[in-house]
Amino acid sequence: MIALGADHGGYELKEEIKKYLMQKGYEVKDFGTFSEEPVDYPDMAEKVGEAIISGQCDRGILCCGTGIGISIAANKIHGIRAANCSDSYSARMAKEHNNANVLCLGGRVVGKGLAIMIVEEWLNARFQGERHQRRIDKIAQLEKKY
Ligand SMILES: O=C(CO)[C@H](O)[C@H](O)[C@H](O)COP(=O)(O)O
Repeated sequence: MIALGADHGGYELKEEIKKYLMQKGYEVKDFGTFSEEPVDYPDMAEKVGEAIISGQCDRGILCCGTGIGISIAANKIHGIRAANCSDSYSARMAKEHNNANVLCLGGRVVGKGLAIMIVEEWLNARFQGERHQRRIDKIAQLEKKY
């Protein structure tokens, strides 16, 4: 199950991604927002992050204007590894090396076509483990330490 979330700056892109994922047969849970009425991105990041940490969803996609604010907020939740990507190479590496469980996109940065390519790349990539697992374990240690 893929959790989706956006603020007003990412709303339109989130809707496009949702449509695409549903057409492809992915199960999605949309945590909003559901209009272009301004909302605060940390609230949407929390909903999606919580859904992943609780096991309700196994990964998530978050959109705000740039993808920056919502990724910063999501990364405050222990266990969330959110990657803000504007290109498909970074999206693949975010999964293969960082095992990112949240992909962030900027609705005011990337167009629909590129965003879909980025989403596909991230969904189809596989975590490569080994040395990357050691580094992710160190990230988890940082969460405990600070
Ligand atoms: O957090 C952001 C920037 O890092 C997002 O792009 C937000 O969507 C943006 O800041 C919202 O801005 P607005 O002027 O309130 O629409």
